[in-house]
Amino acid sequence: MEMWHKFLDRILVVWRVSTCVFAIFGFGLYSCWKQIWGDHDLASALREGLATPTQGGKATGDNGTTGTPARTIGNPQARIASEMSTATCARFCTPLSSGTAGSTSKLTTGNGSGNTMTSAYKKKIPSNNSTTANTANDSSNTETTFTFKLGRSNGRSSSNVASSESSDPLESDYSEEDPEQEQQRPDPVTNSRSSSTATTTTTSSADHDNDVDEEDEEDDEDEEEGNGRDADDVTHDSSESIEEDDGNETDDEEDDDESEESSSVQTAKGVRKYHLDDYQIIKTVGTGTFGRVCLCRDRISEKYCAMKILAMTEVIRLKQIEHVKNERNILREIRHPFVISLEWSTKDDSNLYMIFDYVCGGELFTYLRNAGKFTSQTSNFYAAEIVSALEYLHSLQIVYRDLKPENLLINRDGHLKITDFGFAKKLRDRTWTLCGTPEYIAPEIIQSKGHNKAVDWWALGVLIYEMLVGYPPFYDEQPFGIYEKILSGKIEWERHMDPIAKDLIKKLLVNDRTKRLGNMKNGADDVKRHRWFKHLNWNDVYSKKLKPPILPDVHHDGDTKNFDDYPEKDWKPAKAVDQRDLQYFNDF
Ligand SMILES: Nc1ncnc2c1ncn2[C@@H]1O[C@H](COP(=O)(O)OP(=O)(O)OP(=O)(O)O)[C@@H](O)[C@H]1O
Repeated sequence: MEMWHKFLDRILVVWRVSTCVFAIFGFGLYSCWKQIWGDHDLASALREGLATPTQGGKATGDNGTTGTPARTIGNPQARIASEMSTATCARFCTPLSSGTAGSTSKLTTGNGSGNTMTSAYKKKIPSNNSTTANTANDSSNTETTFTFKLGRSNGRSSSNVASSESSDPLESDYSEEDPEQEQQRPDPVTNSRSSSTATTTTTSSADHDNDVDEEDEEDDEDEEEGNGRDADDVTHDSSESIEEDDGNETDDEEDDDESEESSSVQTAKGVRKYHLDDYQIIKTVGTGTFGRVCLCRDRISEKYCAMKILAMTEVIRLKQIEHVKNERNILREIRHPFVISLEWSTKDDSNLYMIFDYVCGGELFTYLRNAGKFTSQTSNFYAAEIVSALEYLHSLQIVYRDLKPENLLINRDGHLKITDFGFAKKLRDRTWTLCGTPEYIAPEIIQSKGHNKAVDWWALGVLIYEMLVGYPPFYDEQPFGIYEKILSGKIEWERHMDPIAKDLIKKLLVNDRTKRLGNMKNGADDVKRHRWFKHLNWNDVYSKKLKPPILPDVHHDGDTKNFDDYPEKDWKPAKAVDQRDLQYFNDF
């Protein structure tokens, strides 16, 4: 009997111990799960990361949801500070900590202690601030210089990019290689580089400098100089010089004289002499690397416009003089229904000003994040308008180089306007400047092979994927991780993705640009003839005859509800530049 009791006692002890162990283990597992995914499944967690409501404007997506997507954090300074402190590609990741910095900055990126990144799925997103970024590993002090734009997070764990399917080789129904291809310039470093080591590629941006064309030589030299700055410089410098909200008073006699020529513009109604104080500034609707974009009203025509104000000190400090001049010159040359129209540009002794049509529907990015993803039909509509615009730009030898949903504005009529030509360039040959937004950069840019208009077709592939899936095909918390994935050519496909759209994406995301759709001898026609666009009449696309899938919720042409609110008092007057520096902008 006693033996029996002992035996039962032991069983009881074993039972209790194992219950405890299981309880602890189970709790541990549950905590981990919560930490990674919160209370949601993968899809809702991702969506939460993509569309965390914040202050500011609203937009109505094609699923009827409203709210401002996560990227918008009212104060641009705080936003950049976050980006700097996390030191990662910010389009899909968000820092937990923030420091102090200004509206433009050189980023220090790397794996140092400042990097407080956590699971990307839970994040809010910093905005589309373009930044001349120096990526550096805090501990080793290795820096890279290249111009890329920070986007915002949506949250996609790199571990999700798992299964692979490489891009198809071109099928026979498309044209062959573009004969202009592969006229390699000697670049000993680039040539010996392993294509899979994005680190090597990016840490040696100075290598580009020998073999760039004229304009790029300038760009790259500038970037090289930029290496000398450290994060402290940035924090200090970037907290200064944003113009106060009184742009009307910058117009004095001297300016009038200086900008007289550019102030006289031939319009439909004859020659108009423009003045800055023709424009009444109403409200800031966007921020950029060098300043801000304001809604304003033309007192003469009573039309609403968008005024992009760029602080010259910042343009000079960030070595972006050529890019800004490119932007203005290219914008002056182009006119297309799906491209933003530049009405006028001028300068005073502190700022450059560009006046555009005001596009009141806000960014496609907002609608996409609110909707989670778009239907194939919706994506097809926007893709078609972009194809039409790219075909036009490429016909003028202009490569756009910054295609992404943040740069696509929706007009009141529901049609697109491509904005931000800061990286656009008129090509004479290939170009070597490393620029773009990490998730949208083509492999040849990463590999410093020299690039051409093919990079826009690559970016179109990324964009179509992002519209259909809700996040881009190549994602990682670190830019280098993104580059590795781009170079690997591996894409994870959603099970229920439209197979025809998938086929087009695969043909656009071909690493070998000589086999990339759009970049072969038939150019854009190959893209236009793809089955995904089979139902389209391209003249109807151009004439805006297609029915837009989303109509922005706006009450009048000057409505700002689709843009975030920016505290106006944060803007300080930009410092005047001295006469020597002013000369850089003589032809602006
Ligand atoms: N014509 C416009 N109408 C309405 N909003 C506009 C217009 N142009 C720009 N914006 C808003 O201002 C934001 C910044 O504009 P833009 O991207 O041209 O500036 P940027 O200085 O080049 O920015 P970035 O640093 O991201 O390159 C845009 O994302 C958009 O939200």
